[in-house]
Amino acid sequence: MKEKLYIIKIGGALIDDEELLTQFLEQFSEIQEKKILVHGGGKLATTLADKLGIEQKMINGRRITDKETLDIVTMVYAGGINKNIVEKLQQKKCNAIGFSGADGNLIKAKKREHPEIDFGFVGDITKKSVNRKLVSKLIKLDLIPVFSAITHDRKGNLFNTNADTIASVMAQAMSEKYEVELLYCFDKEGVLEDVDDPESVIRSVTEEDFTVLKEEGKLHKGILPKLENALGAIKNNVEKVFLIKETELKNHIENHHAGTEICL
Ligand SMILES: Nc1ncnc2c1ncn2[C@@H]1O[C@H](COP(=O)(O)OP(=O)(O)O)[C@@H](O)[C@H]1O
Ligand SMILES: CC(=O)N[C@@H](CCC(=O)OP(=O)(O)O)C(=O)O
Repeated sequence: MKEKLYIIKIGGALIDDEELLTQFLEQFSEIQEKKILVHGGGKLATTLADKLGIEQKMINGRRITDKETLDIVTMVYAGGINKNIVEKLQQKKCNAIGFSGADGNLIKAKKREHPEIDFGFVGDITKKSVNRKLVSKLIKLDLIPVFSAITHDRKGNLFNTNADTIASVMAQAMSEKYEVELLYCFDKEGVLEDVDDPESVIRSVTEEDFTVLKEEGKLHKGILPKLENALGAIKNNVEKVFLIKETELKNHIENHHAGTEICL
């Protein structure tokens, strides 16, 4: 039987809230099984870019990343946010170790090619991009890898890669050896029928449901790439995938159901 591995992704809103982040990391540190944390931080990068007067543009949930923006996101994701999370976990006696995809050649990417749009330094990844041998070794040593949204091509380029995609692809790659449960933790209770009504959680979402919800105009902005990545994971042998509220992590781990389950 395969050993259980949690791959947990956190994003912008949580990272911006020091108290909420500390509470979340306390719940994360209590998980007894093997675990990996993947974080974004898009909101903080946008705030810093605004302060520096560097205009930001998102297309299909991806940030157009020119050289100046790449410098910002590298500092923000692989620098400040990553080290802050690692230190908070160390405080909880959780032996976290922070990485970008360039460290140990852990995640290799290819520049995103698009016929009309130049995304700049945006990297696309597949499950072959993940150095799963090294990731396995790290978790066997009882280290807790913490991944930022920075990848590389081993040809001198760093890339900005959507953190939801990194979590999905990491989960797919690690599913060959582990029974992976992928958890997208965010600021809503799950996928909501009505985004303004926290009681309207949809308990399970399939690809068909996704298409219908999209057509009905019930999904906007960040939830779209999140669901695409979540569906990509469940279709590629990841055992379980959920979208849950950040504050529900402990409840989910103990009771095995909070938020929305992504189903085949
Ligand atoms: N139907 C929906 N259910 C839940 N969230 C939704 C829905 N439609 C739009 N959203 C938005 O998607 C957001 C989550 O995406 P995003 O902000 O990118 O998260 P993160 O930064 O954590 O990756 C929610 O905060 C919410 O505003
Ligand atoms: C290419 C691309 O768009 N990368 C994302 C990476 C950060 C991210 O995914 O942050 P959240 O999870 O907080 O949204 C960005 O720069 O916004």
